[in-house]
Amino acid sequence: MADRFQYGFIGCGNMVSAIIQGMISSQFCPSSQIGVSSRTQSRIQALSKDTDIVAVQSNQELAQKSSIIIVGVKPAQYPTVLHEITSSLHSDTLIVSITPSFTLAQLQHMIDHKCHVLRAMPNTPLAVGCGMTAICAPDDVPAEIRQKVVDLFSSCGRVEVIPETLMDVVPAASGSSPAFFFIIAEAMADAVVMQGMPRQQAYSFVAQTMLGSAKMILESGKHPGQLKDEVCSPGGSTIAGIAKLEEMGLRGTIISGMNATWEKIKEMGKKTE
Ligand SMILES: NC(=O)C1=CN([C@@H]2O[C@H](COP(=O)(O)OP(=O)(O)OC[C@H]3O[C@@H](n4cnc5c(N)ncnc54)[C@H](O)[C@@H]3O)[C@@H](O)[C@H]2O)C=CC1
Ligand SMILES: O=C(O)[C@@H]1CCC=N1
Repeated sequence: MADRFQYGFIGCGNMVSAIIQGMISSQFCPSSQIGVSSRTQSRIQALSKDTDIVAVQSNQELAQKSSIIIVGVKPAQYPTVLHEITSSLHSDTLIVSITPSFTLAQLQHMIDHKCHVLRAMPNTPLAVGCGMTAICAPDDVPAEIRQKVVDLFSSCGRVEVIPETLMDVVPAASGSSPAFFFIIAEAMADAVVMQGMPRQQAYSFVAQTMLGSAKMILESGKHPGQLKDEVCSPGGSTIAGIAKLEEMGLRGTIISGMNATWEKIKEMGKKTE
């Protein structure tokens, strides 16, 4: 195991690039311990420009040479890629699936039960060390191997180990929801630009306020409703804005969007049963 890459990635798109950027920034492990194979090379070249990350020529070679393999291809590619690497897996290899589409049982079936499999659901803010990752692992994954995955994702943000029954919920909570927050930030900045602030300054004000509000929820121990109340003066400007947002159905709209994400995940899971 010692002469293999500690972490091997298959695919190097948006999510894998975010994970590797987070690992490099936190100096989690020597970059020479990270191997990557991908159909497209541009992202690997960008990541390896100032590091010792190793571009591996094929998925099979990557599988042969890695202790922990993070599969970062789109769900449609999972069966093909896992089938392709099965004969190269060692019995002590760990496969980490980061797609919401397949259960542990389905993944194990795809690799003919050749090695351990664990599921993780990260998000792109791992790139800046502020990610959120859910992990679920079957009991037969040895504790020290599971810990290596927890340590990897912890180097780029928070990690929670959860039961597999909750994994369908995580995309709406944290995997997909960065996209929702980006849209909200964009819309808020548009309004501020409309009101006269230069655009870059608007992004800075809005993003810093999102960050600070999130920290208050995480660190104050107060209910979000109480934190909201503390901003609203009687007869003031904030409550006037909130009244308009409620009139336009803000909460219902958000809940519907979150539920649409959840429904889609369940639909994708059923298709692959
Ligand atoms: N983008 C996100 O925010 C998140 C994505 N995920 C999951 O991560 C996985 C990847 O998603 P993205 O990074 O967004 O996709 P992407 O399309 O940006 O990246 C996919 C990568 O896989 C490579 N690839 C495709 N077929 C391949 C093959 N046969 N062999 C080797 N490489 C191959 C592509 O060249 C590309 O580099 C998906 O399963 C997705 O569900 C999970 C959480 C968040
Ligand atoms: O939409 C997607 O395919 C992935 C799953 C979680 C976030 N993005």
